[in-house]
Amino acid sequence: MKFSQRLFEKVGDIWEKTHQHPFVVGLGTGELPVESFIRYMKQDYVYLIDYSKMFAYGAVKAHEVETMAAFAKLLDEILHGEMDLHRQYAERFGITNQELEETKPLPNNLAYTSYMLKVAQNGSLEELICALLPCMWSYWEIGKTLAETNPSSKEHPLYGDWVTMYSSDEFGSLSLWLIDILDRLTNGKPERELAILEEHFLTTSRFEYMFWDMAYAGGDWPV
Ligand SMILES: Cc1ncc(C[n+]2csc(CCO)c2C)c(N)n1
Repeated sequence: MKFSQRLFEKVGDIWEKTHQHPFVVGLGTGELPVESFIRYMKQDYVYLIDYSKMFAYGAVKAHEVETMAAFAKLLDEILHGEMDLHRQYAERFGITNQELEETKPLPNNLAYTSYMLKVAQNGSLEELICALLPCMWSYWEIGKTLAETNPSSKEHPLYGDWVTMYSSDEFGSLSLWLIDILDRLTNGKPERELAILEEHFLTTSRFEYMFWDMAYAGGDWPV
């Protein structure tokens, strides 16, 4: 079995619960409260600033020039492509770029990015990929499912652009590219090392779920 298949099976229940999360369901039906979406956009913007650095670390840790170049390209695409979606949404809500950038991360957000960056700084390329992959792969699964189960969700006046971006084939091919690298790097690795990689994938899959919870309901510091 390919290692990516093992990972997919490991987090099956978590990703299934993600598809049923009221935030995700609300994106599809269009019934998501706007205040939750605004909180999501602002939190996600600062998340993406840290997340994009994972690709800078990826370029440092890559073993081949081609992989370095792909990581560098992705870093640029997140900063100028994906974050543009957020800036455009923010403009519609009258939120300035400065306000977006100054968003204070809520505890779950901070814990999630801190964990990923710790793995990127201290771990191998395989560990880095396992920590960042649920972000990419789970969004592709969500985008595809939303576009299939609610075909009109792409036309929704507010959430349509979000569904269109994340259900695109481009996002699918990004996930497939990383999955392929991971499967090659893990081929023949001892179980002891695979277990560590699996743990990173499980942890960030859980953080992804918690991010939806936080976006939906808030979740500020208790004191
Ligand atoms: C919390 C959170 N998790 C995943 C994504 C999705 N995402 C972030 S970067 C990237 C790949 C390259 O652009 C994808 C799919 C997000 N926006 N926010």
